[in-house]
Amino acid sequence: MSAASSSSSDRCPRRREDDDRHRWEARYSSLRRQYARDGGVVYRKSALAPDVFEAVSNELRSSVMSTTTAKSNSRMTDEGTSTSFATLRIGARVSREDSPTLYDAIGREGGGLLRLVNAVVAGRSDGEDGSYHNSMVLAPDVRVYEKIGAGMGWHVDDVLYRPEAQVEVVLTLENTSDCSTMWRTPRRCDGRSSSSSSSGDESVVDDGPLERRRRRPIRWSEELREYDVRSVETTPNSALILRAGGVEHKVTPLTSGRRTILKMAFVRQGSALVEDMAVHASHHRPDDGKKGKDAARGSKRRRRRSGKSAGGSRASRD
Ligand SMILES: O=C(O)CCC(=O)C(=O)O
Ligand SMILES: [Fe+2]
Repeated sequence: MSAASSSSSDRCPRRREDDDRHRWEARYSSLRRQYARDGGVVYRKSALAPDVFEAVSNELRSSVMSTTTAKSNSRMTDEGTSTSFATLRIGARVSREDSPTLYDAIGREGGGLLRLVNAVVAGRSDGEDGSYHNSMVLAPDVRVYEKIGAGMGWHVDDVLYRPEAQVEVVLTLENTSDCSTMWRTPRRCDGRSSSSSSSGDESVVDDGPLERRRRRPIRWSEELREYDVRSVETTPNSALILRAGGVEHKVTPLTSGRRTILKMAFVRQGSALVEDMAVHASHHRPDDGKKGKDAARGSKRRRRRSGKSAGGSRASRD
């Protein structure tokens, strides 16, 4: 019987493709389970193939981040501290010309970020119906935490698309900082953790007890009673995948070093832009140059008016 099945697979390229896809999806099944269990968040080391990551980093270094310090780079602009949950962070849009390899990785079916998102979130990697796609991908931005105090308070990313919220991806480019990215989920009433830190997957975050890792005196006791709090100092080429509108997360204020990330988002097939989010989303259209700046100004005005999101939870498309 095995001889018969292997010979039909050998003869049928379509079947080999299916086998390959199933193997690939199986590799990500534990991340997929973790994403579902933790309410739409997962952290993955080695998101891109090393050569792809290297190429993206080099392209960005010679374009968007072309000066030695982000501070003196004219393309990097401050994210308004009064209107954003990011504090003292600077950023710039990445166009296709800046990094063709990145745009390829966003869209490529064979091993890129789109495939990772589809395997983890949609449970399949082939771009078929019901998966995430790149035709509406929100443009990647470079964001730099470099100034002392740069960070983000607890927030939930804005939902821009419905019925399925977009999936945000934070790809770390470099990190010599002492920033920790944290996320928290409310503890269940029985006091048991809603998520386990020992699933056996090497990419699962478990950086040890927060008390031990803490560098500054912050009172955690209450927070740890009410929430499962996870924390990680993100490594280069890691991806934090987050469903917008889902889990609260933050970045602790920088006291040394520098952390540079790429932020982008993927939209599920069949989902549409939430009407009053149009201005906000247009800020993130790929390759939009001047349009992006105008839209960003509109976005700031909108956020100044709206303040906190419904339900009291801070929302952000930062
Ligand atoms: O820098 C990070 O790790 C998270 C960034 C973030 O949450 C955001 O930009 O909304
Ligand atoms: Fe966020």
